[in-house]
Amino acid sequence: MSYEVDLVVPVKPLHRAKSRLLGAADCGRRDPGAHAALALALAKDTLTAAAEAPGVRRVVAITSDPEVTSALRALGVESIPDEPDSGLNEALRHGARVLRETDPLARIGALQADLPALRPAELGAALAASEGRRAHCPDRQGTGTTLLVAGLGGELDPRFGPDSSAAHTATGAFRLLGDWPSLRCDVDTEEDLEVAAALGLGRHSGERLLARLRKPCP
Ligand SMILES: Nc1nc2c(ncn2[C@@H]2O[C@H](COP(=O)(O)OP(=O)(O)OP(=O)(O)O)[C@@H](O)[C@H]2O)c(=O)[nH]1
Ligand SMILES: C=C(OP(=O)(O)O)C(=O)O
Repeated sequence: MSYEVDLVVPVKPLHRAKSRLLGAADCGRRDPGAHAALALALAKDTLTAAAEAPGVRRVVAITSDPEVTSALRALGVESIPDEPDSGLNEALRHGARVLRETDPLARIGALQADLPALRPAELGAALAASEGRRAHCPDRQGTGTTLLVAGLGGELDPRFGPDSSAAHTATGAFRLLGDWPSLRCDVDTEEDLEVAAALGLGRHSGERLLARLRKPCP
């Protein structure tokens, strides 16, 4: 059995995603196209960085949005339809089941799709620090979760949602707390976006937000 991880990454349909960031890409105009493009850019940066991380064998988005599926395919990233369509944890359980059908011994992890500053080396270091055990990485506030990884031979058993770090700890997933700011910086609000921009956004989010970042909103 290998320590390497197959990652499932949930991506909501773009028109429903990142509601707390509505208007962030266009100075409050809240254009749906600009918003969807920003949500997609965040996911593209996350998935491309994850695919390059040491210790990651496979990366699969779980999404029912055809625009996301085709944009990711163009980047060489595979997707699985979110067939349950019953929320985040069901989507992750479904993805984990599908990956385990391909390889019953696969070690499964779940990564949030909104980590646009993610550095592959930081994700790789966190996975290495898990040493094959069930573990999770809290977000920078310490309450949410950006990465959950099953122990060797174990189930993913995802408990994402409010206070998910405590919920994951309660299932035996110990807290991974290294110096990995890009892995801990999930982006839900404009303030998160500024923190991510200071760390260095990936290419897709950076391009999408360049004009905004150069010229702050009046
Ligand atoms: N496939 C799938 N992904 C989901 C679902 N719900 C949430 N996600 C994803 O899970 C992560 C966390 O989701 P949330 O915090 O609930 O939503 P969000 O889109 O990030 O932001 P808000 O709309 O501001 O709450 C994001 O990567 C979402 O795209 C779902 O039902 N299906
Ligand atoms: C769902 C979660 O994250 P967020 O709402 O911050 O995206 C979580 O941290 O479990």
